[in-house]
Amino acid sequence: MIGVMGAGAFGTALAISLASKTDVILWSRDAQNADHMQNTRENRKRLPNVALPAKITISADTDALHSADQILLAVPMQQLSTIAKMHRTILSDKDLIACCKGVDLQTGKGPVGMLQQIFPTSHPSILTGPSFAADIARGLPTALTLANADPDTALRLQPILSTDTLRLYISHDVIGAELGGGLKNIMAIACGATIGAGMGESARAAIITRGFAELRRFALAQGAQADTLIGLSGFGDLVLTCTSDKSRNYRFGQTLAKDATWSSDETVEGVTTARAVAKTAANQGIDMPITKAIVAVIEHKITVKDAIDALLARPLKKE
Ligand SMILES: NC(=O)C1=CN([C@@H]2O[C@H](COP(=O)(O)OP(=O)(O)OC[C@H]3O[C@@H](n4cnc5c(N)ncnc54)[C@H](O)[C@@H]3O)[C@@H](O)[C@H]2O)C=CC1
Ligand SMILES: O=C(CO)COP(=O)(O)O
Repeated sequence: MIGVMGAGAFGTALAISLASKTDVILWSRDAQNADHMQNTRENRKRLPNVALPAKITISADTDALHSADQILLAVPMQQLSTIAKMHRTILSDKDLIACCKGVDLQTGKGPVGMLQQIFPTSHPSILTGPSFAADIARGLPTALTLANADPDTALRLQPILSTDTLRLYISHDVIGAELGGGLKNIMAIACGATIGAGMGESARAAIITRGFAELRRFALAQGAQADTLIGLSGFGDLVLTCTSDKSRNYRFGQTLAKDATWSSDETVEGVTTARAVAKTAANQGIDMPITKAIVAVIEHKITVKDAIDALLARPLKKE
């Protein structure tokens, strides 16, 4: 049995895919929501019109997770430490697989770094890469990276977490996988803002490419391997998220360009990740012009138009 904590879009989609081969407990913090999903067999709020297979039990009772050997944590990055500490006892002897993308604002840690701090003797994994929850839930083909520093754990978990439509590649570069998935959301906001401001697709391609250079510079400085960054969890996810209206980060960027209000309660990881990364970059003297511009726009210090003008006015340089 596999447990999934977080009954949002991603947790529900992963539960649906895994239920094609095993029993799944999908845990929601909200008892009313859990009952509603259990009875209607649908996550109407986050994944409407997709039926929840019979092999999924939705529950708000943490004890239901006792018989799970693996627990996937599909909650927003900034909530990961709270939820892990709150459920420390039940999580302590399980395979933990972080499914969130981002950097913690308080500590600057990624999801695995955060779990390692709370569970010092564990070998947590991260599951990340290009995938929209709606695609996974509908059984469309998806390829993701499962990163774990311990080769034996990665090899053991790969077949357990792969399904006929969810193909997992393993990596031992946890930092690279964490940072590729985290930083692509900043660039997706920038691309949404670029398109939203009417700058066109050529400008977006420039942001994707220069955004990748920025992501790479930051990630290598933290110890990531270059190969990981051009894989699914880096380049793959960057391309998907920077070019699709299905991305919440991309749509959030479009909203910024229109000076409109983001009224949805959907998770937009790039906002806090941009702040966290800008803080570390400033401390380490790493040049992150796109990230800095996004933070300034989010904090209403400059407009999207000002940000684009400032990026264009930077001194000419070698690529
Ligand atoms: N939606 C997608 O297509 C994908 C999402 N992800 C990642 O998955 C993570 C979760 O995102 P989504 O599920 O899409 O967001 P969502 O907004 O649909 O759902 C988040 C869920 O976390 C729960 N939650 C929030 N705070 C909590 C807490 N303190 N304790 C327990 N539960 C809590 C919420 O109730 C909600 O069910 C994010 O880091 C996101 O980047 C990754 C790949 C694809
Ligand atoms: O991570 C994702 C795709 O890989 C989902 O992107 P958003 O969080 O921007 O919706």
